[in-house]
Amino acid sequence: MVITVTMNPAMDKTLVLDGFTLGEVNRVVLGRNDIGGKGINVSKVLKEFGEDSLALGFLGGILEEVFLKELKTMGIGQRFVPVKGSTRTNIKVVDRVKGTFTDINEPGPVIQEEELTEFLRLYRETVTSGDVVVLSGGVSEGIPVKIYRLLTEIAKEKGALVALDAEGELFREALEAKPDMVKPNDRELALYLGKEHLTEDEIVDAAKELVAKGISKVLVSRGEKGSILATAEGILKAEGLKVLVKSTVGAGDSMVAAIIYSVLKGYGPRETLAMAQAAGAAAVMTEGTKACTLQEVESLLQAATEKIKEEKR
Ligand SMILES: Nc1ncnc2c1ncn2[C@@H]1O[C@H](COP(=O)(O)OP(=O)(O)OP(=O)(O)O)[C@@H](O)[C@H]1O
Ligand SMILES: O=P(O)(O)OC[C@@]1(O)O[C@H](CO)[C@@H](O)[C@@H]1O
Repeated sequence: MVITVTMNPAMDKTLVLDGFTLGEVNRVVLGRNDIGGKGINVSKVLKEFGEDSLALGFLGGILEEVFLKELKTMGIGQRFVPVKGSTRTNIKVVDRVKGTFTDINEPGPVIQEEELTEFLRLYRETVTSGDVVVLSGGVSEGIPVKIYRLLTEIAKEKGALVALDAEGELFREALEAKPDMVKPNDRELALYLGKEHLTEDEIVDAAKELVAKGISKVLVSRGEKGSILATAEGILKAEGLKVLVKSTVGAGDSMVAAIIYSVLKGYGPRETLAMAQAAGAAAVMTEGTKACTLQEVESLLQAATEKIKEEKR
């Protein structure tokens, strides 16, 4: 079973405008609401790919019921811990004239000690040998920065695989427990290395180092520039696909879903990277935080495959 963890889910409210001006009254041309948060997005994309998953995390307030209803409609299993605080709403502003994508993310509910204890009990009870656990996204107040490290350790003790998509101290700490797969973007990897920006060669070197540490798949996403996959078999670089971008939200999550799908299908590195790259491109072509479909991804696979090169350095 695939288990996705979303510690801080969000209702993503996408507002599309033709020109957004600060300090003025702005009129929305198109709007949509999608249940989100990185782990939930991975579950949504996996469902589109025909793969079931179980979503775990925290939900509270008036949005709790909305999330549970939506997950049920989508056919995604869930075991969320109810919390006293309220699940957040994140605003995503798309300016079609300037071509900008702006995220305004709320902090989310403060998690009480007993709520975290209940989550850990549920997590320990749920994860079993052979599972693939996805730990993805930020956490709200009340959750220790070592949380993904602990969840990785528990999953590995039980014989499950772990995929991690987190940033800052959450990422740094979790690396100590050696997750099986990680998907930082180039900015997150730079932050980890204490740098402002990384050249392509520096990304390759850093990814190789993580593989040498025992992380079997390191996928570094680079937005429109594409991505780089490091495994024990070497380095593959994928150039980005030129597509019409409607929303960049959830592009990274679609890549994570593609990695998990590739693990389930037993794909090698080249097929995995093509799938991830096609999924990222399909995601940005999709409105708001709506999940891309397998058909949309497959229609981009050939082009994605042609843009993959092996690093010979
Ligand atoms: N402007 C773009 N044009 C084409 N493809 C894109 C663009 N932006 C992102 N992608 C695709 O999506 C993938 C993931 O993008 P990115 O590196 O921005 O992930 P991320 O920062 O983790 O995203 P998020 O956190 O918003 O989910 C890229 O590797 C690429 O395949
Ligand atoms: O605050 P976090 O957890 O870092 O990011 C949350 C978020 O921006 O990530 C998803 C897209 O990847 C959205 O659904 C959600 O709003």
